[in-house]
Amino acid sequence: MYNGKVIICDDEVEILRYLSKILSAKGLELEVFSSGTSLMSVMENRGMDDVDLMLLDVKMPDVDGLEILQRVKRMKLEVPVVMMTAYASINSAIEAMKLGAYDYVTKPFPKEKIFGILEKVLERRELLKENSALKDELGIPSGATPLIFASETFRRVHDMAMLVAQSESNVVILGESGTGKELIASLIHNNSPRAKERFLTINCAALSDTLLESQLFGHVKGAFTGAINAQKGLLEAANHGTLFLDEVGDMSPAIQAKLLRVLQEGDFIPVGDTKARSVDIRFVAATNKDLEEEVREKRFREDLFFRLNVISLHLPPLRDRGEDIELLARHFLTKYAARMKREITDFTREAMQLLKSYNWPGNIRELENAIERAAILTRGNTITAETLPVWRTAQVPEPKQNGGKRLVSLETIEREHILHVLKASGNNKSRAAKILEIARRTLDRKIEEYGLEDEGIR
Ligand SMILES: Nc1ncnc2c1ncn2[C@@H]1O[C@H](COP(=O)(O)OP(=O)(O)OP(=O)(O)O)[C@@H](O)[C@H]1O
Repeated sequence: MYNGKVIICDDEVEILRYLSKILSAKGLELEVFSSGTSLMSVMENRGMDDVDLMLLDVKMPDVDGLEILQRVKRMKLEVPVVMMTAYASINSAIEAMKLGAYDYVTKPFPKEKIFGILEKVLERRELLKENSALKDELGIPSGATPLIFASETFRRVHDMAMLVAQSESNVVILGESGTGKELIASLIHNNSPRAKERFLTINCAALSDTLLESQLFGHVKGAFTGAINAQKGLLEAANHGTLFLDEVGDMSPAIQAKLLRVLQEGDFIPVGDTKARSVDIRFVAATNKDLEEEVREKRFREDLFFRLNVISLHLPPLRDRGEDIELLARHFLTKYAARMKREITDFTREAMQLLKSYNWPGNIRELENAIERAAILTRGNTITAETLPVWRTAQVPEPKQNGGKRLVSLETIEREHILHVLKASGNNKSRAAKILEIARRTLDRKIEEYGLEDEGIR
């Protein structure tokens, strides 16, 4: 039994009768129209918010199915539209898909075909509802990035973050790149007593020392060459709010010392100034380094570590939260399909299997990029395995044959070559980057992108 409402519009009474019978037997609420004109007028007057699926005949004497579909799209109605066509008008079905139809069926069709579509549609409706319920639960205004998860592992971190949010303590968030550290930091801020104040972020690894210093502390006019005007720093701008220090493990000793003063004394001196300014800031810092190891190796100040690390949260990598993969993949699909105004609503079983079995070294960011790319490459309304970038690293790629020669993609060759050079240089990444004539950062990115950590490259 299903729970939902379906609109059927067809000028053939036989079809109306057949569909009414099989769908009402499944407990669905139905609204039946025998002409396009009557459906159009209801649509314009009442909207379609309460409807879960529209089944439209392509060919009708007055207003045909394609015109109705176009109107649905122009009115930006969310309802999925499935076209029913006779075999002879298969071209119109293709046209309908281009116009954004959810799917099409060729008459005569078995009832299982319609039930299959219905299941997907209703599942999608549940997912959308679930997402918006999550948003409400987390107090995230729609538009902000919702936090999606189903796993117990992540729920524990989430609950801890919500608890920590209430306190004034500084927090360190640990976790691999792309695991959602910044998202958790903003969750902490949004649920803290400082929620009405600003949440500012700075990436300590992306800036040179001088730039990081002036961005954080600000500078007075003439403090250094090029400082034509005085500039407020982030510390001043984030006063009373939260400052998120991303990649804090990459901060130089000089800046670490200056930051320590802010944490200890509650004040700072802008570059080139003499007068200290007091601030009240909650710090949330993140790193994908092992900060304790950095302290042991004397690369990170112990006193600063203790000041920042009052509470630490560890975000698990995506490969340890298998239950979240499907939910996240569907969430990103909904996001990118909507952004591209495409009706891509599902994954083939093989594609979903592939997503679940890959180990996601780049975590959620990598998954999000993979889904965005697949949505661009997909022609129909279902994501297939071939459109997923992880396809190439999977165990099962079918090499294309051409006259007996094995043809592989350029990416496969690049991956193999990088691996070869890395191994040949004894896993020395700087040397490998020189041999490959690429920047060290580029090499790191490619190692991550191609999942070479799995091949013993660290
Ligand atoms: N649970 C989640 N639900 C939905 N989106 C998520 C979730 N976790 C992460 N994301 C998305 O994944 C991307 C990476 O997340 P984020 O930037 O927070 O990771 P990070 O750990 O701070 O990465 P880095 O260490 O590289 O800075 C973002 O686009 C974020 O919106």
